[in-house]
Amino acid sequence: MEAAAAIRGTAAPRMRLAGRSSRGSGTAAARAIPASRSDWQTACAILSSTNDTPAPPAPKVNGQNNNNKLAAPAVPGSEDAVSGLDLVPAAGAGNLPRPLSISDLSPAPLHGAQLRVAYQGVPGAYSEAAAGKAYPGCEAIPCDQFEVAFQAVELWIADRAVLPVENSLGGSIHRNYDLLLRHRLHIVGEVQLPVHHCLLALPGVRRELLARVISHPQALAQCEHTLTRMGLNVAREAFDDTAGAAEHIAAHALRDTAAIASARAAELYGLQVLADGVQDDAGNVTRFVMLAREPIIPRTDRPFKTSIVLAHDLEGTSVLFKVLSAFAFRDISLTKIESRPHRHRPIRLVDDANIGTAKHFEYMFYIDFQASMADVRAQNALAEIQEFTSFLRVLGSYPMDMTPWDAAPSPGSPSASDQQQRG
Ligand SMILES: O=C(O)C(=O)C[C@]1(C(=O)O)C=C[C@@H](O)C=C1
Repeated sequence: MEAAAAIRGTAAPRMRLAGRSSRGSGTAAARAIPASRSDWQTACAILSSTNDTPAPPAPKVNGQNNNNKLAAPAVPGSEDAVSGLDLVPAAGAGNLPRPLSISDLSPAPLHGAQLRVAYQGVPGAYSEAAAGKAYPGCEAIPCDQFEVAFQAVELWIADRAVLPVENSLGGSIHRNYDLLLRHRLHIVGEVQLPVHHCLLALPGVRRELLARVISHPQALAQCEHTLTRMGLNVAREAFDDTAGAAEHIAAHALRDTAAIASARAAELYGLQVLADGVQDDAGNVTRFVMLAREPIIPRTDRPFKTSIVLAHDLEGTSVLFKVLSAFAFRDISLTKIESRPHRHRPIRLVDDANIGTAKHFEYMFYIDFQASMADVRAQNALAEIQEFTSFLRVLGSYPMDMTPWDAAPSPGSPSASDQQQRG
């Protein structure tokens, strides 16, 4: 990832945990993203309170102009509190803050009609395409890490996040499973995106000149056999995202390096397509989840999926068996089960008389099942499971993506979310 770090601050502006965004003016995301989390929270408050009217004159504190600092509130009854009346600019009641209304609190976007959707990567990444499939016409906001996309929604900088959770060839994207648990966002939908990879290089570069191939680790894994079959037994290097790898080649005029990325990334960064469709399987699909601050109301009039995560204190495999049977007895199909190490209690010590002390790993289990939380079968299954688990959380109950895999949404066609329910 060193190379990825090297491009930070170059061509592609993204949201970062630290650093500044240089997005074009005119959008809230365009404004500076400050250096620390607390600065960012302040900026977020500023973003949500700014409007297009000119800024009011800087308030005076104790008769002094206070141009760059947020003033600490005056202590009631103190001299400051009296002179603090001065804080309200005398002229123009139009400059006074507007009280929050019900519409500000609704799940609809605060920033006008366009939904702002955070994704990890730079323009041309598959995640950007997934954001567009989930929310056609949205403003896609690039973020340099998954964690930043979560925070952008939590801090109201974005309205939604669209993040990959699994790929048909590469398997689960574990980082996002862990982040789903660490953050309080809700899964409100899913999109499945066919991933069609290209081998990209600078114009005029021939395959024989290549010394390395760079891309997102998932993309490298998805193309491993094809690259070997093509005789490209050169070094592979991991990058933050596929389009970022393409951008890096263009920005540094690297003639010995190719990237695995989308045809759109080739267009955006002026690269040529050396080979088209280099994924090991034509049916290469990545599943993304759509995240929001509020859950959607589950329904039963269309196919729904529910994602849960659980942990238990008991020994042995019998708990997992009971969990699975709670679904099986109600004829509820599971679509996914994933285990991750328990962060707070990774190891269990088991004292076995005369044999010694055994150490078992402790796990969190992530389960997706095919039913809505509005379905009484799902409610009963979870009520039963709750009896023998120490922790149970519903990550979301949301419409399944039923669009055919080869159907990329065309302008005006119903999207995954429009077809089902706007999440
Ligand atoms: O790098 C990108 O373009 C991404 O959107 C990320 C990502 C992933 O995380 O799996 C998404 C889809 C593909 O499976 C390859 C990479």
